[in-house]
Amino acid sequence: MRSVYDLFKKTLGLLSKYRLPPTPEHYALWYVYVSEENPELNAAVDQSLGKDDQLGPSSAALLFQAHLGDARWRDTQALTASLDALGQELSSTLHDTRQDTAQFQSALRDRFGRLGGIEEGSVSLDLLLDEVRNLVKDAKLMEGSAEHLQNRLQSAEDEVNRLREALAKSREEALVDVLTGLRNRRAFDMELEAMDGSVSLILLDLDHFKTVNDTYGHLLGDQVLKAAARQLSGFVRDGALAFRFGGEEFAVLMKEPLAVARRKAETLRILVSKVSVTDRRTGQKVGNITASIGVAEGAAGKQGLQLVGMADKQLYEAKRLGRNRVMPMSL
Ligand SMILES: Nc1nc2c(ncn2[C@@H]2O[C@H](COP(=O)(O)OP(=O)(O)OP(=O)(O)O)[C@@H](O)[C@H]2O)c(=O)[nH]1
Repeated sequence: MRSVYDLFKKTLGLLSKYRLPPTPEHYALWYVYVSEENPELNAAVDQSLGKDDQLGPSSAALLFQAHLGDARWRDTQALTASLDALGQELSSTLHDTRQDTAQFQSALRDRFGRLGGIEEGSVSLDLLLDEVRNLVKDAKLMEGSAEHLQNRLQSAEDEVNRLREALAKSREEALVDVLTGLRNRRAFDMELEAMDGSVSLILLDLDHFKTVNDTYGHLLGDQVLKAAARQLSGFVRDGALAFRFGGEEFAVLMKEPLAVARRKAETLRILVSKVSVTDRRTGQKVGNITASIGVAEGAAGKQGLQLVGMADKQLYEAKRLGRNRVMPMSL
């Protein structure tokens, strides 16, 4: 058995090898990887590392989301499971009721058959009364069963409606970023997987955002993120979709070729440079916001992860070359 110390050492080794900032997510990702608790995660990480043995923060975040998940999404999954369970219970209730009804029908048939076979004068009144009494008893039983079914159906329907509403709300919340109102990373993953054919991805990361936070405070940093998100929302049209990809990173997905996406990325870079936020308390202005942008074109659907990896690499290339620039992949 590997010691915790061993796992810890390996985790730190991987964090530094792939030059990922030591965030709790990155730490969790590598810890689960070295402890080999989640074979799916290990396979996905290995695939993402690819031939060039690299993994950027965007790919790491994507892997974290996909395999270690977030609480709100787990709530949604739990609600879906409850709805499924309720559906199963309902169908078994209906099945039981069908059986009760069939039994009642066959009992009725028997009794009517017996009554029909009775010839005038050949049977006592007591026997006849007994048969009628039994008929009434069966009918009462059936009535009770029908009433029970109706009650169960009614309460199941109420429960289904309640769960449906909770599910719709939870789904909505699980796909929206609370701070910016843009769709979040989970929504991005789902959208990319649902798309087919070739798509372009613009990955945008605000430059030196830590300095913005350190200089003006986290709250003003949040305002800058919101303002950048507004620029993105205003910018996307013609079916393009904007997302908050994580932290100070945003994504735009579009069904356009690389050349068009590259031009749009340039427009987006200029739009972000116009972001300006004023601190209401001090009157201080935060401006000069710049962004580095990676652009890639590739297959959506199940292979979408590769597209993210390509855009991520271009984004890091843009950072490496001095930031505040667009780096499209070469075709
Ligand atoms: N205010 C605020 N800051 C955030 C949020 N999410 C992430 N950040 C901050 O974004 C900063 C990202 O810092 P780094 O990853 O070091 O990157 P950077 O300073 O932008 O530098 P480069 O990306 O290399 O240009 C960190 O300080 C995070 O705390 C958020 O929701 N609000």
